[in-house]
Amino acid sequence: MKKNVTVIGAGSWGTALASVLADNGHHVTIWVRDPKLADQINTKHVNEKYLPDVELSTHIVASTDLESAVTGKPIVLLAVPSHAMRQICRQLVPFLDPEVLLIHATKGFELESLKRMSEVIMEEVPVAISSRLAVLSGPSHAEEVVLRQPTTVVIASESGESMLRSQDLLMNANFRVYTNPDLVGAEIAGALKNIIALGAGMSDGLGYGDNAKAALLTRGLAEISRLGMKLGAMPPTFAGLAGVGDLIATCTSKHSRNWRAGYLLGQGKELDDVLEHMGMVVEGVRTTNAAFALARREGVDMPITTVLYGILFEGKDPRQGVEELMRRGKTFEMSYLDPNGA
Ligand SMILES: NC(=O)c1ccc[n+]([C@@H]2O[C@H](COP(=O)([O-])OP(=O)(O)OC[C@H]3O[C@@H](n4cnc5c(N)ncnc54)[C@H](O)[C@@H]3O)[C@@H](O)[C@H]2O)c1
Ligand SMILES: O=P(O)(O)OC[C@H](O)CO
Repeated sequence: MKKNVTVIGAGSWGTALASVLADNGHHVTIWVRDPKLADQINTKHVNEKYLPDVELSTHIVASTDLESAVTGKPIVLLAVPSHAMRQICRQLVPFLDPEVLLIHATKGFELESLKRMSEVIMEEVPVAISSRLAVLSGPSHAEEVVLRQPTTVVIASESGESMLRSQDLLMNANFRVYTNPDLVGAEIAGALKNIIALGAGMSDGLGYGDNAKAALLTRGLAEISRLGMKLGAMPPTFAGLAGVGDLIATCTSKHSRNWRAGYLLGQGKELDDVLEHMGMVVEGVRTTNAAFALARREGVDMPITTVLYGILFEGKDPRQGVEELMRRGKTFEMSYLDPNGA
């Protein structure tokens, strides 16, 4: 059945998800902050800043008016950067339908509170209840999704009904949606993989080879899983699309903003210059900060995250960081099963 759906956020990901929804025949409104961009989407059917060269469906209607975009809509999909989630939720509250199904597709933590995005949504939106809240995660570069290239994602929710509704809404022949009951794990895996993608880009930027990158992905997955388990995630989620799947996509793709930022850092560029050059959200930088604090709070060893924190925020030389990782004390490969192991 065709639905009225509003997507909040017209960056790469919001635009790509609006395209999937339009392909599925839904009536799609996309809320856009910038009036010029709204006009461009409505008249030229293109989002030049975030996804140039791609013709968007004429069935996607852009609006800058949050009230009319959201009022009476049964489904709202949030695709904003993590730093904007709380503020956007506050703006949405007066207009949301009491029975609305909320799906978020954001990969990050709130830095100040170290909360997951669903925790932020539940705090701010009185009509948000866990039985009508889902997260979309998994290996999915917007640039490939808009070209209708085969993509698989995960919808996670504590509610079976919300998972199935979200799966029905989004799934098509190019966009395969799996369900997973582990909302906590899907959010944590999706957020933390960006740290490792920064590291993988840095390794490439430094000129290291495939062995180093394989090590980063594998041991990165170990430390992500360790923190995730401590925070209540289910271990199999990290072996799935939101975990290893998204690690592979993000750590090996030139589409990845996190990989690209890491690459430039590895080549010796300054963090501020890199972020300015990217012009798009690089969630891994804030997430490294958040994960470093979470790991300390929870007493979980995260050596790669700790070294990246030093490089990003304390001026550590990347090569010295690699040396520190390589010269760490001896350890046992399966220590990731122990939350306090290394
Ligand atoms: N791009 C992808 O391929 C992709 C895939 C999966 C998940 N994600 C996740 O989706 C989220 C959004 O990423 P994106 O790629 O669309 O980012 P983007 O940089 O392409 O666009 C960000 C969008 O958010 C808007 N924005 C920024 N600050 C805002 C604020 N304070 N209030 C309202 N809107 C604000 C910008 O105007 C822009 O439209 C991130 O958490 C990202 O990790 C992205
Ligand atoms: O471009 P990135 O690095 O923000 O990654 C985008 C998606 O999360 C990939 O699944």
